[in-house]
Amino acid sequence: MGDSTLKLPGAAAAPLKPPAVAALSVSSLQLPSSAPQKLTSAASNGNVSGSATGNPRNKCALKPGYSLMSWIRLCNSGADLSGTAGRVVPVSRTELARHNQVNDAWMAIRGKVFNVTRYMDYHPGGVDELMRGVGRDATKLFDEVHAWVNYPQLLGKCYVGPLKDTVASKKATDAELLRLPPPSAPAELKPRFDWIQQRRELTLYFYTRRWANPGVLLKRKTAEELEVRVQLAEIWHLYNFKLHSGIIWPPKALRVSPETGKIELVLSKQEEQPWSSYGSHEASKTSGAPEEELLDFMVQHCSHFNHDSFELCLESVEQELLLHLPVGYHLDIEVPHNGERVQRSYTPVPHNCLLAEAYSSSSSPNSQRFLIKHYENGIVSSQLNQLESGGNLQLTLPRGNFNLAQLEAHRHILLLAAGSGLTPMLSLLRPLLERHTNRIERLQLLYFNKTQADIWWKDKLLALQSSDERFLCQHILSQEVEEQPPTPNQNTRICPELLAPLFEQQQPLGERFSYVAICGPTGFNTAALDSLRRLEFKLTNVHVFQG
Ligand code: HEM
Repeated sequence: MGDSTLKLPGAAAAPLKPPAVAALSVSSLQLPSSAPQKLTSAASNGNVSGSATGNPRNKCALKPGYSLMSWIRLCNSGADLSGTAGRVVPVSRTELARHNQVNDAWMAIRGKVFNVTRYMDYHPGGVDELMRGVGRDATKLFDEVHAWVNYPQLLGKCYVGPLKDTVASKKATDAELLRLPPPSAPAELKPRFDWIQQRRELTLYFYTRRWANPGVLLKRKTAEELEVRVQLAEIWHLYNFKLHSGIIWPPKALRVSPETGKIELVLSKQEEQPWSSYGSHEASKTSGAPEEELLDFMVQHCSHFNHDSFELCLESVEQELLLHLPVGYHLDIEVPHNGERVQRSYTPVPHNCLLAEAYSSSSSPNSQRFLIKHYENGIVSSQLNQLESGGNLQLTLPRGNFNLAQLEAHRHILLLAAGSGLTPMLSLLRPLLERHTNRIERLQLLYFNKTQADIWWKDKLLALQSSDERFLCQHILSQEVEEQPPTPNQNTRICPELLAPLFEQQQPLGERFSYVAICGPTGFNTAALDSLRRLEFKLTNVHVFQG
């Protein structure tokens, strides 16, 4: 079913697309007709409440004919917006820096370079603001202003190519490195390494920081050589170990605690005897995700999940590789299309049942499991849907900008998900509910779908709700109402009226939701943000997941 739609209040149908859509795969860009008003006309008609930052001065009146709808039309017109005639061209930083003029403007965001020349006059923040980011890596600036904006979709047709990466030790200058660290991982945060041993085991520890939300990639190169990479936001810390003697693969355990930031890797020795030391290691650091690096995965199985979605399980081709994603991060799956490579972002779903086992012991980190909605005309999903066991695919390293540490201060958290936008939320449930400090009091998921048949993980969500009274899942269906017929004013789509009771002023301050995470198609995300803005919710306490 490729035309599943989610309607917004007073809006035309918007396609229910996977939450994290990478730029290259946008075949036709559609947004609800209400969106242009929210995005473009707030300043010009004197209604300043639609500001992304809540600061009305930032928003610009756009010239007539430069609305969001006009931009979408231009995107779908076949015009060569990237200026590369559809080719994907890797871009060096030097090359990027050359395109820093208003009539020749390129910008890199999360390792992808976009030609924003034609977007200039359509940018709701104005030309001057957009110019602040051109000719360089603008990831940090972009996130500071509006991390929730779905740039991969808006700029899909402007994609020039990946930003050629630079290894810190060899190519990147200090100035380049300084520009890159994202807000969530200060450059100075370097994991502290330690180790202990028993007769049979060697345990390696990497201490990051509370809520640093590390990711880990492990590769055994030979019996004694082990590569450990610790991901902290966009910084990768590399450790090449030459161990004292051989170890057995796979490791006995890989435990990653998002709360303490501690990584514990338990390795079994090939020979049971004390070692004089663990061996030796060399450490280095790369700044920014190694965009070019792809991991080879093989299809374990691809099976029917519900009427329009399927489950895809992938295992690493390299048998001696383990990958643990930071919470709330995704992987981009790459497939060939018309002689080019097309990527789309998907968040793997947890392997083990919710709360069934300790979060830290990942059951099978060398395989990744995805739930994917199938769009008949979707370039990526229709290819993935046809995969058979043994088929090969390439995945990027984990990507994302979710700042888990930001949630530490909040005990009442609201999750707003639509359709396949559930997947990043699933990755949050356990780390939040199992949090020891500032224990969560209320975690509520509003899950928007068209019909009952579209709901993913209904039973598991119900089971979690029964096992933990702090968690509540509410299904909101736009085309059928569960159990009882709709009352005349019942809202089945995201809007301020629907959310208002959750933020009732009468509730004591300490019991109101103080943090909101959102994930769904662009129209849903925009409407959710707009509703929160109208309810005067602090937008710095909102995260919108996107690719
Ligand atoms: C990195 C340089 C950029 C800067 C400094 C910047 C700045 C701004 C500012 C100041 C606003 C007005 C915020 C407000 O509502 O108060 C804005 C809005 C917006 N910008 Fe940008 N921008 C940048 C890049 C981009 C890019 C690359 C896109 C492309 C997708 C984009 C899309 C938008 C959209 C859609 C809005 C309206 C958001 C909303 O109302 O929620 N911006 N920008």
